[in-house]
Amino acid sequence: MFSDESRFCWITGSKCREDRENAMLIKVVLITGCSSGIGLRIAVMLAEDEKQRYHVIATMRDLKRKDNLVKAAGDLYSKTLFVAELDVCSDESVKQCINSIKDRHIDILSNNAGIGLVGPVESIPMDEMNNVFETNFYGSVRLIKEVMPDMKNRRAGRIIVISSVMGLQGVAFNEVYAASKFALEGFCEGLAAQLLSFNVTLSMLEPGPVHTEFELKMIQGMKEKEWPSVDPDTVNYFRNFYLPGAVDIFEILGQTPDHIAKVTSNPHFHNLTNPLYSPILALKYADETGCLSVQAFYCMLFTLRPLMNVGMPVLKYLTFGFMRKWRISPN
Ligand SMILES: NC(=O)C1=CN([C@@H]2O[C@H](COP(=O)(O)OP(=O)(O)OC[C@H]3O[C@@H](n4cnc5c(N)ncnc54)[C@H](OP(=O)(O)O)[C@@H]3O)[C@@H](O)[C@H]2O)C=CC1
Ligand SMILES: CC1=C(/C=C/C(C)=C/C=C/C(C)=C/C=O)C(C)(C)CCC1
Repeated sequence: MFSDESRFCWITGSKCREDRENAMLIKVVLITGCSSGIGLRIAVMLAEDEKQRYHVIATMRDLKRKDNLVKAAGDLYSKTLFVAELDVCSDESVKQCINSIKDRHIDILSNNAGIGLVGPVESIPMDEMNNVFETNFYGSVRLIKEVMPDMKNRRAGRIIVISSVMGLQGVAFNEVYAASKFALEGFCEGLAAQLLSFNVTLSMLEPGPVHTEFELKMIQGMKEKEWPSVDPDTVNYFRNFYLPGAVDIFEILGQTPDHIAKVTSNPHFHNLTNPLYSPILALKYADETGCLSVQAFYCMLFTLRPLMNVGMPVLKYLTFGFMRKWRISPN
């Protein structure tokens, strides 16, 4: 009881003593990648909790980028929301941040920091690929390794990982990003079962496109970019099939970061935040050879893409069409 109370006072930085009952209910939440997008919205949503149940440690690798978060938090900044530096790619930075928290006590860890990478694989330098794995996969693993022993010890805790629908289904020209999220899915699937026996729950969110800076970084500049080491057919597929497709997909399926943040408040193990993606995923599990899924993606990218902006019912119709062709029951 006492340690809970002092932890609470340390985190608020306030000298006032909250009543013990209140202190017991306060949950310390650490979120990575809060300078923008989904991380920023999760942080603000928890800080705004009416019952003030959360002390949010919103972390980012570069504190110079904190202005948007501070502005969005308004009066809650330094009350229920605190900003700290944390680079998920650095052992030292992660340790320093977590060691600065009283008793290293974190009730909820939200692994959100991540980067995208698109383009023809043959044009991507290995160090860029490494950076994606270092951030998206090892970044989350680094945080989990650091907080998990304390959570296991206390027999309490919650870990939330922002994966991606691309952690369940690969998408052309996003191979390395998808691979980093697939790695995360495999890692978490193994760990989740182990952690249950310690009363620690692990959940993954698998959003499809979300309107954040991620979208801008992914699409902006890609049209004009030169690909000197790539054959002309591949450049043509990327520029004239994939890129317009990605723009359509963001337009048709894009969700807001608020939508994703809300899902984190009561997550299952898997959380496909956009139900419109279910038919695409259903293809993958409907046919154990995997050919159906690959063929369907091929057709969607190269021949049927213009139909997709008619709306999602078309995508569902196509999915079931493919299943019928392969004589697979949707149930
Ligand atoms: N937007 C989308 O369509 C989707 C996104 N996701 C996932 O959601 C998560 C959040 O992305 P989103 O909000 O959309 O994108 P944003 O680009 O808006 O946010 C990404 C955040 O991650 C941070 N970050 C990047 N590298 C590091 C690092 N080494 N250490 C700490 N923080 C880092 C960025 O910080 P900085 O400002 O310093 O770059 C930024 O705060 C990612 O894991 C992404 O893969 C999943 C599905 C869809
Ligand atoms: C579904 C689909 C496409 C694009 C999907 C995209 C672009 C998804 C983006 C998801 C994101 C951004 C996830 C982040 O983690 C194509 C290839 C255009 C055509 C085939 C069907």
